[in-house]
Amino acid sequence: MAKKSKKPRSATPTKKSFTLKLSKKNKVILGGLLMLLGIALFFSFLSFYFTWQDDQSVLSEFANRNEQAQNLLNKFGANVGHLIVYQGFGISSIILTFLLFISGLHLFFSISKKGLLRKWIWGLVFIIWFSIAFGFFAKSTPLLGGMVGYELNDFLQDYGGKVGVFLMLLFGLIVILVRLFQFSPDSAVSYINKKGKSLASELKSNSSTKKAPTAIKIKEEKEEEIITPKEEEGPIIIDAYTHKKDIPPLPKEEGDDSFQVNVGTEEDTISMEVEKIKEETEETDNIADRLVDDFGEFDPTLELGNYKFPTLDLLDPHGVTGGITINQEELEENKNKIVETLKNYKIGIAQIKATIGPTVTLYEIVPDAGVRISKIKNLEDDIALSLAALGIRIIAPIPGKGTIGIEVPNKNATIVSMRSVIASSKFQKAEMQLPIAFGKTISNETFVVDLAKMPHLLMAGATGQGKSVGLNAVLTSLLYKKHPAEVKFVLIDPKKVELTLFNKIERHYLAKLPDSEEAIITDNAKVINTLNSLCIEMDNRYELLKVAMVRNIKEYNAKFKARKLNPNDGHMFLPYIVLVIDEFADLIMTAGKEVETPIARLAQLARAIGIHLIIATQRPSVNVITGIIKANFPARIAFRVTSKIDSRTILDTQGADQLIGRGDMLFTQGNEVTRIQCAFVDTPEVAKITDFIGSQRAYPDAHLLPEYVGNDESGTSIDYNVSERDSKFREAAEVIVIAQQGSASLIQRKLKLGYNRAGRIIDQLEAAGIVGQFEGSKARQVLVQDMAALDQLLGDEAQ
Ligand SMILES: Nc1ncnc2c1ncn2[C@@H]1O[C@H](COP(=O)(O)OP(=O)(O)OP(=O)(O)O)[C@@H](O)[C@H]1O
Repeated sequence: MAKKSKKPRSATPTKKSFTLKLSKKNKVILGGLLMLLGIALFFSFLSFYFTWQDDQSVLSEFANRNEQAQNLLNKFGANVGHLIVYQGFGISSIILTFLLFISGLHLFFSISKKGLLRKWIWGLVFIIWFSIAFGFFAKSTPLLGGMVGYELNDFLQDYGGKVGVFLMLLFGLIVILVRLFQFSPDSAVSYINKKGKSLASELKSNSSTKKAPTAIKIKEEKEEEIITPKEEEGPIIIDAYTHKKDIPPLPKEEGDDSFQVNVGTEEDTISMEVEKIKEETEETDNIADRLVDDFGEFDPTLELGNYKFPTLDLLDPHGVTGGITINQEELEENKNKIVETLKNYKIGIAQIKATIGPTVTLYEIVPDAGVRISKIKNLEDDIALSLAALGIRIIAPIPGKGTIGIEVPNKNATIVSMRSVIASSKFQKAEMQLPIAFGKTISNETFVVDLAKMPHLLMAGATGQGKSVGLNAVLTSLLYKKHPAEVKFVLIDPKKVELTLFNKIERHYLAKLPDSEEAIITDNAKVINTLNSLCIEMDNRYELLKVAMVRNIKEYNAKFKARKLNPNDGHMFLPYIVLVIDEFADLIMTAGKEVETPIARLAQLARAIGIHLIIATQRPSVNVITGIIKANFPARIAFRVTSKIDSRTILDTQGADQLIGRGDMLFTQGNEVTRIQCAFVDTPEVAKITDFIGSQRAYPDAHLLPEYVGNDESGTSIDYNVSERDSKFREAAEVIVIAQQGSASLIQRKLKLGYNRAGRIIDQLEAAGIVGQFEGSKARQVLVQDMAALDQLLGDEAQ
């Protein structure tokens, strides 16, 4: 086992160093060079044996062009032969030429280098063993063992004597036989036995056909030697059996455990089957290795290989060139106000520190010893009033710091431009799957998070507080960092105006339903189909992950890139899918459960397969952000909201009501709440970016989502053939008629069906005139009053 686990480890680094350093062309060149060098050395070594005496005088005359050597490779051959054969390993040096040739062959034809190291090790072992052996047995002809063989012999004999060296050589031979040729004493014995037996039987059969009586006699003598005297009585009969063939003794041997087991184990140790299995697994590895060797790793970006990422100059610095300008007077004034206000409430301050952010400055206070934090907390409103400024937020205490924070808005807020956050090295160097630069924190640090880790994001804020800018910041971040092959957006924009600019990059970055014309979905009824289609995509992706035996999209794509998944088996590189819904409240109002169910499903399950949801809403009330939605959106952003209740609904804490708007936001991914100034990206900037991308070569179409046959949103009745009805059609009709409620989710629940199937059945029920047309969030009208009417209707149909 230990040996097995070592193997790949030793193989991987050598393989990597080859693949990393050499391109395919260089491999061919180097391979050719090694092969030719091997051939050259082979001939020079060989001819060295015939010419070395003549060439002795030339050795010191290498630079002299007038001197010529007899060696096939002239002076080069004479010198190399002298160095490696004479002064080196003698005749076994020829093995070296083979090793060079084989290495060249591996490189030239890009054959996997797995066995190469082994060949080199054994080759070198052979060279040394033969060199010593020749040095030992043919001391008088030093050219056979070379100087190394001669000197090593001398050295070893000084310590171990002739007998010692002989035994060492013997041991070396045993090691070679056992390790390299899988030799074992058992196999030797059985081999000899088999040979002996077959030889004997051949002899017997030959002679019996000619002279039967003598053969019997010979057998008799043998039996007497081996078999016990009991059988002496009828030796001829026994002989007649044993004589026929050697098979009859076999049943006897079956009883004889030791012999049987011996034979079995011998064949197992040869283990042809085991070796075959190994070869099979290695072969699949080799194919992937070879594919990677030949073509490199799969590059999903290759189809749009010339794609250029948007440049930084498309973004506007918004007049901000340097950092934040600090107004010393303002700082001093605020500090004095804070100290005074707290003094009025008899709270002494031991220490105060200011951190200046783009929109707010954080004053960190360490109160005098003995002051209760709860006292300061209770005074929150009074302090805010005394400071007479909008948007004051008191954090008592600052988690993990033990100080009290008072955030006071700056008189002149600095705009955080998208350009500055995109250009920040934090974002540029971010090794994330879906990096998003939201803006800057209160300490003026660029705030970068990975959407893939969130894994879904809920955004809320009153109208005009910066939600749409925030969504644009998210999309822009991804556009600047991810290739069209790596991420796709599904954009839902009920307001119809916010995301329209992204239409220009439809064939690069957007995903849509196969039959829809517009990639950006503005029609609420179409949203349901899209969401359900995403659910199908999710199920399909899980199936692919299952087959590939990986746990998430990252591992899957890595495996696919390493060419370990065959595209012929349906595998493909999976882009991340980011679903953006700009006005969720509107959607919930019109479609209700039909939207909530697939969203909840996606939110619960889609993280591993790379579908991430970003949901924005103006109205963060509990009937929009329901418990099930909230539970699955741990990452939340709150822009300014109008009430403490709304703040609680989004963040589970107050604070969002005290923000100052214009991109001032709170972000939480669990417990900690971070105040961030959202990066500002204006519509003309987005237009420039989408123009820049849109003008480049694109895919033939937007990324197509799986087809979803759902409710017919236009309300036109569908003509379903009676014979094509679902097998559960009758049952579903009964459920609907009994409950007098025409909804797909009811069928889903009662009959335990998937959403898609239930949707299809509803369509069939509509076609059959059992339920009415689709009416948005309301359940469909049931047109059949009771079971009797249903029986009659279906009975009529059958006739
Ligand atoms: N990060 C920001 N920095 C500076 N100003 C901002 C920022 N975000 C938004 N604003 C200002 O606020 C205005 C409204 O922003 P935005 O359109 O994003 O609001 P909204 O929340 O989407 O509103 P609605 O819900 O009505 O669409 C912008 O036009 C801009 O002037």
